[in-house]
Amino acid sequence: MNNNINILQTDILSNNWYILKKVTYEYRMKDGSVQVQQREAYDRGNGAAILLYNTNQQTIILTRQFRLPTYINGNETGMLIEVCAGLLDADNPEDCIRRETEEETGYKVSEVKKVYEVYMSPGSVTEKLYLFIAAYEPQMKINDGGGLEHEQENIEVLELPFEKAFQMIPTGEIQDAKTIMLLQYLRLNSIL
Ligand SMILES: Nc1nc2c(ncn2[C@@H]2O[C@H](COP(=O)(O)OP(=O)(O)O[C@H]3O[C@H](CO)[C@@H](O)[C@H](O)[C@@H]3O)[C@@H](O)[C@H]2O)c(=O)[nH]1
Ligand SMILES: [Mg+2]
Repeated sequence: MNNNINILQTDILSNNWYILKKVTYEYRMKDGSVQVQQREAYDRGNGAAILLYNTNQQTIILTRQFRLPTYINGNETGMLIEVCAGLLDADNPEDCIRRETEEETGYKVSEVKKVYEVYMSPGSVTEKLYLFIAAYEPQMKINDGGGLEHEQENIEVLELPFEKAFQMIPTGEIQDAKTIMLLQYLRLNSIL
């Protein structure tokens, strides 16, 4: 609750796949005066993402898929390397990430650890992302992954040496924020 904010009106500008809102609100300034402001917010719910790692092999699991928003903003192929991720839908973050891990990577992991909760684009997108890590072993692989066919997901699963992936940040081959944060988490905490 913030006593300096008073929501006056919420208009739905688009309600197609997700919801684009225009919110009109009063904002009380430090000097006590009140301004009326309007901001748009894209509400696609919250999400979860996970970096799978194997300490014996010094490897990690990433995904590669076409991401339209990056394609229309300068990413020539539109293909993006990312940690496995998905939208929460009705799930809690942990259930969501276990489900997404199975669907997208094919691994059924046992322990998952939440390491961060982050807003990725706080000026325009409502989404909060829950970031996880989990150890994986080759025998945890129960299917090929790749995502759900009826959702038109064509997700490639990548198993990479951690060092190689870490070097792909400065070269620009990895440009996804949640992926960079989780790779750095493993390094900062001496996990790999
Ligand atoms: N038809 C249609 N499908 C859509 C649209 N927007 C998204 N989808 C589909 O909805 C599905 C959502 O898949 P998830 O795996 O649940 O989500 P995600 O797209 O991977 O999102 C994850 O990564 C995002 C990008 O970093 C995160 O923003 C998000 O929180 C989550 O972690 C995908 O198949 C995607 O193509 C749309 O406008 N139209
Ligand atoms: Mg996904």
